[in-house]
Amino acid sequence: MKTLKIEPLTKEAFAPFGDVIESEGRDYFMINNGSTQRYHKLGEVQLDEQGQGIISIFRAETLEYPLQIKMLERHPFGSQSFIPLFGREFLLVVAPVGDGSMNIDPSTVRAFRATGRQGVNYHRGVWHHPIMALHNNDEFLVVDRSGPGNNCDEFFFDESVQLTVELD
Ligand SMILES: NC(=O)N[C@@H](O)C(=O)O
Ligand code: NI
Repeated sequence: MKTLKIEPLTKEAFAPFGDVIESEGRDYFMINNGSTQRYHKLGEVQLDEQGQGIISIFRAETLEYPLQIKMLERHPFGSQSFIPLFGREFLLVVAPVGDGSMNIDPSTVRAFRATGRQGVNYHRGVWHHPIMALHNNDEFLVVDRSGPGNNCDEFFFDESVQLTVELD
């Protein structure tokens, strides 16, 4: 059994998986007659030709920890962003796109903890665990892709692969 180390979420550490949506430490320019700071293009909505960008809210229950990571999913046709609406921390478990096949090397799986002032934008095809709220009925603004085709592949690890996330 391998317990995943939960890393702090930073732009640099998360770069192989997508973008961190935050204002802390980021550049901005002034708009609206100097009344507003615009933290511009913190992430990009990635879509295929037939995709439409949509905005949703996910209200998520907490999961039981320690949690065994049995599966990860990916969205081949578009990115997917999660922005916490109540300013609460949440967890992420991810793996890189890899060679595009339906396979994940367990040694590449990483866990991160997002502060309540950070959101994430998973890039197209990045493997990730479904939303991992740490507070019951937490809500997230979600920007992702709607359109034809199956935009959600699920990969289940072999039972012998025991990846676990536990809260400290
Ligand atoms: N299935 C769905 O819309 N949600 C997942 O993609 C997720 O990442 O939570
Ligand atoms: Ni997803």
